[in-house]
Amino acid sequence: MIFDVLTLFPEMFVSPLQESILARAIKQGLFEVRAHNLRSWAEGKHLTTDDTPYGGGDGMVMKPEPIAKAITELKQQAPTAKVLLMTPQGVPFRQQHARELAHEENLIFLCGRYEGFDERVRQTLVDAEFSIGDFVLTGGELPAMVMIDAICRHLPGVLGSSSSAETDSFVDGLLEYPQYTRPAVFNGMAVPDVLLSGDHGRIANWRREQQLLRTLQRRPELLEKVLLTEQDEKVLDLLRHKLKT
Ligand SMILES: CC(C)(C)c1cccc(C(=O)NCC2(NC(=O)c3cccc4nocc34)CCCC2)c1
Repeated sequence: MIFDVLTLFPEMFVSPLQESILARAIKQGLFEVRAHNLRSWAEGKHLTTDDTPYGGGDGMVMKPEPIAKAITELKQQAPTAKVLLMTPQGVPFRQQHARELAHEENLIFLCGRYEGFDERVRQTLVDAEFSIGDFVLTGGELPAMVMIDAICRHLPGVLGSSSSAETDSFVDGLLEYPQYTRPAVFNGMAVPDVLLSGDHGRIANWRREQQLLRTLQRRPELLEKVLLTEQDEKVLDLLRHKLKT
């Protein structure tokens, strides 16, 4: 997989990829991230990439030409590449998108700055638009890095042989159960006995129940999207009843 990123700040894609499993996966050649400065395709004496908005208003808009030139050049090398626009107006990015996008050979991320893109960029050059959340940011670079992180976990070999993105404890769509490690008592707070019992069946049930409880309490809307067993439904009914009392 090759991730190409078109940005005014290519440096932002250096250090996050020099750490941990992402760095190792890159070293192993499992994927590659190539950040390109949009200014390389800009024209004129000042290599302008932005300009004032037609119709007036504050701020600047990213010019369409440098973006179009950059995408055209990158797609000459990779005609099947998908162009993803990072924008607050995009589809909310979800785990399912990460799974699906990991099957692509080449993704081209377009990161916005200023007030965003000239509308003609999204009309002709873009395959999909994604947003990572409803908050105001200074640029689309961190969203692109977030998506790269989420997508590359699904690439073969990135997570190492031990675990895989599909069997992630996080990926059953429920929130995680509480985690504990040594010491057994910390600041007077003990680890739940069940976890010290060695009874793996009981531990698995307790963990599933904690996931259901935590999801019910904090993100009940996630429960609609999760495949629940009969046992899960029974536990949930009990928990709903308990939470009411
Ligand atoms: C209603 C709300 C969502 C709060 C809103 C309304 C209007 C503008 C903005 C805003 O943040 N504009 C600034 C820019 N933002 C993003 O690029 C961006 C932001 C958030 C998630 C993202 N996922 O991908 C790219 C993302 C756009 C151009 C420079 C950065 C946000």
